[in-house]
Amino acid sequence: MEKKTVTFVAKMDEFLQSVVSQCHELGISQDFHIEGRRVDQLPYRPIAEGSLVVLSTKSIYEQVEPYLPQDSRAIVAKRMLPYHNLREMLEIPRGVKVLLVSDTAETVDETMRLLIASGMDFELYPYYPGSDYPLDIDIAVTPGEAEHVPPTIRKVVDIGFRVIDLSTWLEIYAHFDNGNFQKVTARTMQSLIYITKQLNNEILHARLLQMYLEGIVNRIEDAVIALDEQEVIRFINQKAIDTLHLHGPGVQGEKAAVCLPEDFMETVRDCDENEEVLVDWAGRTYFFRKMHIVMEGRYLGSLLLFRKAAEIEKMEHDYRLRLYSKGLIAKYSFDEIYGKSQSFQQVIQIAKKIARSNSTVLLLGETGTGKELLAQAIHNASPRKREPFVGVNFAAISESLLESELFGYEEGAFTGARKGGHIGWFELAHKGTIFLDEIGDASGAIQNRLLRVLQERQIMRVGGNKVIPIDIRVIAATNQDLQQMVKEGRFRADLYYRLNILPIHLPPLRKRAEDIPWLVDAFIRRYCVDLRRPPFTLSREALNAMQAYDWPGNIRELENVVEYLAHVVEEEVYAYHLPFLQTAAVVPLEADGLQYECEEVYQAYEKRGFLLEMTAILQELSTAGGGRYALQEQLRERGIDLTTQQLRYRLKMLQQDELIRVGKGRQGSSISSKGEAFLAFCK
Ligand SMILES: Nc1ncnc2c1ncn2[C@@H]1O[C@H](COP(=O)(O)OP(=O)(O)OP(=O)(O)O)[C@@H](O)[C@H]1O
Repeated sequence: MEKKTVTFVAKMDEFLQSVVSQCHELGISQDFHIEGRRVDQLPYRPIAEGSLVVLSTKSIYEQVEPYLPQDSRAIVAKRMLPYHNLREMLEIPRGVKVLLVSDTAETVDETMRLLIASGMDFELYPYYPGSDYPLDIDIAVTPGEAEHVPPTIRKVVDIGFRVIDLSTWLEIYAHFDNGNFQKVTARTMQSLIYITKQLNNEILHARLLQMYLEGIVNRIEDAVIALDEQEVIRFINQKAIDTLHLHGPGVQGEKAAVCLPEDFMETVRDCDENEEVLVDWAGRTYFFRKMHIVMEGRYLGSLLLFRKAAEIEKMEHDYRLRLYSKGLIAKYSFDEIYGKSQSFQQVIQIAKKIARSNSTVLLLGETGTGKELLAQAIHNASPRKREPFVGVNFAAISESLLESELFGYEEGAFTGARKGGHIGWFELAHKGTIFLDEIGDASGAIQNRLLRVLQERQIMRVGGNKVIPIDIRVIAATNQDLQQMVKEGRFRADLYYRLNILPIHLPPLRKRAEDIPWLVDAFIRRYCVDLRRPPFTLSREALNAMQAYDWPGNIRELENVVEYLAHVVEEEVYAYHLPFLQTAAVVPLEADGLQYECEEVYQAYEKRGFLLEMTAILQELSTAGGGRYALQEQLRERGIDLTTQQLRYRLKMLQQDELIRVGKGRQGSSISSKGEAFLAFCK
């Protein structure tokens, strides 16, 4: 049986080519003889008699009508999107302005309706040659009409020619009342359903993905804004809207410069990629970070992350509190290490530089020179400052416990091992710093294990067989001469070299006596605040004695002395107050400045015949104190009759000799510690 003819007529070859391939794809060319004609070919390539004519669009009907054979019928094809470039189309961000380009107003209109019907929710603007369009559009979508895309457009998504849809095929079959109708319909349907399902899945998938992403980004604590390369806001989360007091998500799709605060935009432009800066906007401080979004080497825009500094500080505070409760915190920073001498300042400068590196540090110095303090400051100035600081003192823990404490143990590793095992100090220090104090006291067995940890940066728990990698910075300290110990075979040479990468020598206090006044002052302030008492000062003799002393316990000893003085001294410290002079008698009594001074004052008063009166005044003040008139009265009772003028003169002398303090106004006078010492001397 001769096949029925279907003639497709269009303006462009491309439509005819796409129809032919669709006919093959759907098996339609097996049932019909398919012909194609361009409108301009009709005068010399006539349409076959009895053929069904299918027009690509209604607008060509008038041009085609004169060439229609008598018995032929013409129908207009209904079209659908081919979705060849579906992926590319889905990659266009939601809410972006898109120019829809085709050859005529009619095809633009049809394609537009098809796009909207399939759920593509771009902001579509129609364009066909000769029409106007907004100039701020960068992306165009076209159904196979790329040649009409205006030159200002940067990106073109060609979705291909619209194909003929199911209802048109049905109409064709119905026209010829073809017996294969059922079969072909089923085949066509199958193919169309497949395409539609694919499309739905893609759209659904993209939507879900977008929803997930929005959900996640809205839940994160940072404010997030994504800008494209034109600084158009592509995404903004709720936190950013709240932080910048914006009106709502409506700013999405808007130019950032128009709707974001000016000072914010200045930061965006000034900030380098991946740089974290502290900025002030509207009287508040924020942490701000900018990252570039680059995909397959192409710059797509930038991601802005920011947050109130106060929030971060609170978070850090909470975190540190948690670490603190576990005792894994370094309290001290460089600001709390006192010392102005050149030798000490050099140490601090080196330590500050070393803090930034990740290398092992060895702190060497006598006891009490501040090795632990410095280790903590180094940790707190290092990139690991937010991670744990774990201190291990090799002299303070028994050998039997040390191994399991350092490396942890597995359940059942030994009798008494805790159920579930136990995490060791090395594991606790992961990501942070471990401070190995008094390393010179580590036994040979422990030295062996330490060496392995330092070499391999991994540990194995006692009784375990699993290797646990650890990322730690090691700071070791000792007051022993490790080099000598190596020579004597008491310390492993290879461990010594592993530790002695960045050695820091802390000078003993006696070698930086010029720091003493300064340290004393700092400690006085600290303890007076702690004890809620007024500050006190040091007499010249007391300070001299302190600087002459050799401080075997170094700063720890000095700190202890000041703490003691803060408890026992009122206003001024005299040499005889100093505990190390009293107990060790390091400075002979004759050389004691106070003793000598008392002697001098005693002789001067005696020479002038004041001695009796002066000691009486001091005795009265040591028991009662008080105003001048009361004092005059008390002295009179003792048989010492002084005029007001005489008493005033004597009080002035006593004050000059630092034996009494004269209060302001009616407060009266009181005996000083030196005055007490003088009384004791007289006795
Ligand atoms: N430069 C300093 N400024 C302020 N305080 C200091 C300084 N050096 C040490 N200290 C104080 O002295 C005491 C001892 O310091 P630290 O424990 O760090 O010394 P150490 O060298 O580790 O001693 P040891 O070898 O006995 O363990 C601490 O209370 C510390 O606060």
